[in-house]
Amino acid sequence: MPTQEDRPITLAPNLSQDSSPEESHSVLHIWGQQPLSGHVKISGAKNSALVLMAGSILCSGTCRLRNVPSLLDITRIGEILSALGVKVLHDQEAGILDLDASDINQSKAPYEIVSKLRASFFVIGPLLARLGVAQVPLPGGCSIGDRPVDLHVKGLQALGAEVIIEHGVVNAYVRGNRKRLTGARIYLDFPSVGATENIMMAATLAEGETIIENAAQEPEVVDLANFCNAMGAKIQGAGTNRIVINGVPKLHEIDYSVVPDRIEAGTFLMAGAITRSEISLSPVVPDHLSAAIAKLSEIGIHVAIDAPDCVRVLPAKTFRGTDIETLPFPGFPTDLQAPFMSLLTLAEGDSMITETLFENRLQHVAELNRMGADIRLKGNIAIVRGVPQLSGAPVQGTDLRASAALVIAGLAANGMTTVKGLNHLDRGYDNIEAKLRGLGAKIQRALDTSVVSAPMKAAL
Ligand SMILES: CC(=O)N[C@H]1[C@@H](OP(=O)(O)OP(=O)(O)OC[C@H]2O[C@@H](n3ccc(=O)[nH]c3=O)[C@H](O)[C@@H]2O)O[C@H](CO)[C@@H](O)[C@@H]1O
Ligand SMILES: C=C(OP(=O)(O)O)C(=O)O
Repeated sequence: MPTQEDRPITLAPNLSQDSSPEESHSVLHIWGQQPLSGHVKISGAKNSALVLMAGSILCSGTCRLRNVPSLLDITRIGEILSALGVKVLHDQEAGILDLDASDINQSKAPYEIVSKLRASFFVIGPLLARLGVAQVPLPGGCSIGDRPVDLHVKGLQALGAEVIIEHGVVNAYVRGNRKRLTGARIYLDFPSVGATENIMMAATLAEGETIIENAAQEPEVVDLANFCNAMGAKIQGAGTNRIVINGVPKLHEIDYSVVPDRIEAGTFLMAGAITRSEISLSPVVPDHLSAAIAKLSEIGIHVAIDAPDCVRVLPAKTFRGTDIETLPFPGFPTDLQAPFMSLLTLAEGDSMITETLFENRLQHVAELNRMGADIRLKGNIAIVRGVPQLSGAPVQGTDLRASAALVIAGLAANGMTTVKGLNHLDRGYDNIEAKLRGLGAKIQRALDTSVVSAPMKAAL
């Protein structure tokens, strides 16, 4: 009888990149319980690269971005920028994007793309600042909660924009002939990452001083401020809860490298920990991983900082359960909640995970239970009772980090796990299977035979 490893699998190219984003034609097969070892290169941060791309609208010349990850979301924001009149040149292999917004001539972002990702709404602030007018449909993205844009809108209104939301489109324009926003003091009811970024970008070209109180302190906000300042903006205090922006009339060209992805790095730390392996990661900014490293250390998994840009997770035979609560930075990131939960399913003892940011971000629980985990849900709290082993199963990734969590669980499970829903995974992880394979994982992308049509199979 053939073993699971011997079973024939139809290999698939990375189809999610060019197929319908609503459904992926491929799945990942993972044969678990393989020890990992070696080094993995961490890509540029998705959530930084996306907002920097939107920020390029502020510049009257060309922005060169380096260390840009190769992701579906990057392609989509590129398409939105092109539709607005930005010249987009992308060398995916080199991770270099040239964005020339000198002749930007459209203020209307296309619904078909905006509806697919949250980050698309980041264009509204820069468009308003640059053109004095913007029409951006309400954004899409991971179905992890309601995700309103009220804080973005209130901030733009405070800067002098008229905003009308009609037929699912946010229409904004600056009153008066000069079409220039005016600095203001803005208090955010919640330190929203996106609202802080949108308001900060809009304020860079506004007249006078803007102060954002209770601002988000995430590293991606700091990266955006550094990027804008390098183009001649005057932003102070990014990384604290009070950001002060003094508007300037114009921003100039720039060559800028995107900060490393702390969420990708955290995901690989979990991959090392769950397989009881030693792996090192670089480049990273260890300070951006403080909460994850602290929680790993609390459960008995040591992470060594080998160099200012390199960390290494050390193998631990056993680890304990713990409690985590997701919080804005520097608290434990919601984007690592799902991968950390996978790890805790195999801990000795119980854990309590409280998701405070997004009301629908525990959809991986049912799928992890399918793999033999023992997790009970009470509202936004997951009670995880550690089990000795997970067993491979077919599972469905419902959002980006949920999909990553299932990959992590599959690496440790007994037998084969098949993860569906790669349209989510491919939005945010740059070639995850090649990176894991490089560490020794047995993982293969294959055709999802339940989705692919006969003519398509023939064409492949
Ligand atoms: C593209 C990007 O950078 N995505 C990240 C960004 O999303 P995003 O910028 O959407 O996240 P926010 O920080 O804005 O959201 C945090 C909370 O604020 C609420 N809220 C937000 C805006 C608003 O106008 N009104 C409102 O009520 C949201 O519903 C949520 O409950 O930060 C999240 C929190 O770290 C991460 O999980 C996402 O990966
Ligand atoms: C939720 C995420 O992305 P987005 O905000 O683009 O949906 C994420 O990166 O985990």
